[in-house]
Amino acid sequence: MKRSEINRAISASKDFFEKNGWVLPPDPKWDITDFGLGNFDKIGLVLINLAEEEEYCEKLMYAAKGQTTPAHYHKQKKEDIICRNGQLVIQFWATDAERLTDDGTLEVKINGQYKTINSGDKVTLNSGERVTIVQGVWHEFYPESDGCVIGEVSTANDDLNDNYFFNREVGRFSDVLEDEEKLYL
Ligand SMILES: O=C[C@@H](O)[C@@H](O)[C@H](O)CO
Repeated sequence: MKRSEINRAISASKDFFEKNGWVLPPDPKWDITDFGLGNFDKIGLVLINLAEEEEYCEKLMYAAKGQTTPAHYHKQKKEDIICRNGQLVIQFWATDAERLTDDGTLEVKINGQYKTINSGDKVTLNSGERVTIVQGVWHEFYPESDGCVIGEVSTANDDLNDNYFFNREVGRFSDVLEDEEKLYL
């Protein structure tokens, strides 16, 4: 990713957080990714690691309209993804290491209640709603609204080793091309 894209993404997310009443911690731990695919407006996410402890993790995220976090699962991490503001669509697939299958069903906890959905189904979360995603469940998400504040509360997070993307071209951390001054840490 270009440094200019990262600077722009952080500024846009700061404006969005502020507009929606989200106060960021001092020295936010920014994590901006285009998932190594070079098309941030389509495949990209802004994350802030709010708490990263041995036992648990909390993140605040921002996705603009049109930006998808591509299909992946975690082997270690169990997480709640929360729509903090806007409307968030999450698509789920039943566990299958090789493909995203539309066969079969899976149990997903939505707002604390187990629901049986078909593999490939999309769940739309409105502000305040959450899903609990257990290890091994493929998921992909994007805002339906004009941008979305997304929360994540999880067990221990290891972004270096615990993201299994369906698209093998994905790289979780992007190389940075320094084309302008770094405005944020
Ligand atoms: O589902 C999304 C999350 O697990 C993120 O925390 C992760 O960093 C995406 O690679």
